[in-house]
Amino acid sequence: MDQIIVTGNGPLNGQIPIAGAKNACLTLMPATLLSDEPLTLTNAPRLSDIRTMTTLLQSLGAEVQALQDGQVLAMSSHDLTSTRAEYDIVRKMRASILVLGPLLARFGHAEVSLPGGCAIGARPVDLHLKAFEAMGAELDLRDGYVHAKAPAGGLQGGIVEFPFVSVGATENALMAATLAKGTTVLRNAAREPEIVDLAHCLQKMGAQIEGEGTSEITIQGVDTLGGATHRVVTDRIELGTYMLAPAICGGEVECLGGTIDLLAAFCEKLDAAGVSVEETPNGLKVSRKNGRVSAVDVTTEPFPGFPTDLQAQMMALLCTAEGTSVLEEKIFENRFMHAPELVRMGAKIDVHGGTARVTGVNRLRGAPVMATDLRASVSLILAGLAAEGETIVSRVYHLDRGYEHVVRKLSGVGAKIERVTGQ
Ligand SMILES: CC(=O)N[C@H]1[C@@H](OP(=O)(O)OP(=O)(O)OC[C@H]2O[C@@H](n3ccc(=O)[nH]c3=O)[C@H](O)[C@@H]2O)O[C@H](CO)[C@@H](O)[C@@H]1O
Ligand SMILES: C=C(OP(=O)(O)O)C(=O)O
Repeated sequence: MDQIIVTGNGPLNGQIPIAGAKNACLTLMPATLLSDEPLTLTNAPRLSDIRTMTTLLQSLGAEVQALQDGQVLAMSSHDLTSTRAEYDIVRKMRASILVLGPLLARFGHAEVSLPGGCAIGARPVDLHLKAFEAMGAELDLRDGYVHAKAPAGGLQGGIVEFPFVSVGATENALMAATLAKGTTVLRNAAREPEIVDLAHCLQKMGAQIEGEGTSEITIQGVDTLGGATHRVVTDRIELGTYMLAPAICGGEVECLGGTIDLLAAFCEKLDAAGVSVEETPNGLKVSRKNGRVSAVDVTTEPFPGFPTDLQAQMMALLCTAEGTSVLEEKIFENRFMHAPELVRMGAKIDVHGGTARVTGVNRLRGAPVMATDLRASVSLILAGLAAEGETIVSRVYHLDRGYEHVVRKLSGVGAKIERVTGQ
């Protein structure tokens, strides 16, 4: 298996281009299932998760072509052959559940394997299913699959009251409601930029949606949706990750394509820690204000709060900050698996339930470490960039789910990083 070897090499300087968002692309792709006309996405990221979604859509009979080195995805669902998403594909990626809403809305029935838990938490899909029930669907869980059936005449508009915010359930319900009869109201909806991006794409396809970006989204169902071309929004998590590189190593890095509105809560924490973020015509320029960064407390929350997907990377920074920081993980029940690996590199971290206390050390030391999930893997790379000596990160297939060309992007700003291919 491949490994990434990082050697602490001092300050980083230069520019890093930020890709389109994995989490937007993974919900925009299933939107093709809502229409028999072509949907083309530009600014798509080149990631293994995108290839998995491609395989899933193709298994349903959709055409998906990756053009321009994978940055353009030309899709068409005019001739679907199946409404069943098989376990063998779904088990690889939880976002596979996002085909359920579109299939159910357009064809009146679908069978989708339950995705199962993952390293960061149990991650049930009950809120997705309750939303479909509120639109009149009958659901049956059998043989590890959700068997979903719309009423005769199709899904009906309904009131969906989410008990807490779920990004995926909001996306699934939003897509399904575009073709339901009548009006659907989603209350306590997620407000993430990826939801807004999905709504904008669906609007281009002819959907009637109001309130995206607020906690109440209203959808007036239409009979059919058409085709569209849509540019995937910037990946705010990749952006935040690379903003942390000069924060942890020193130097000045401009993240091309970044804007503060995508990451306001994160930028506030960087400011409090002593990291300057400046908006430029091309992106965000990041550098330390003085010498060492200072401790800050962080609590993860749904957007517009501090994103859980940047908690591990922020922890890597705080491992070298002056003072003690408290990180509270409020979204996933088991998202501190990077902590013991960072401790192997000399970090001082105490984890109790959903809270981690991090006391900064002067210098981390390189060590062999194991990536346990996507964001954990990149936090270890960030820590390795700031550590003395060599850090060898194993299980980097997690990284490939969410970061394209990570070696090229970081070595472009002066990092000493290489990927070695194992047998
Ligand atoms: C592909 C994608 O976009 N993934 C993102 C999405 O995941 P995802 O859409 O899976 O995350 P959710 O917002 O749904 O999850 C939030 C919380 O709700 C729980 N929950 C969710 C659905 C449900 O039916 N029942 C339930 O209990 C989850 O276990 C979790 O504890 O949002 C997360 C929270 O910002 C991010 O970390 C992920 O990167
Ligand atoms: C948790 C993540 O992704 P997913 O929901 O696809 O597992 C992530 O992007 O950090």
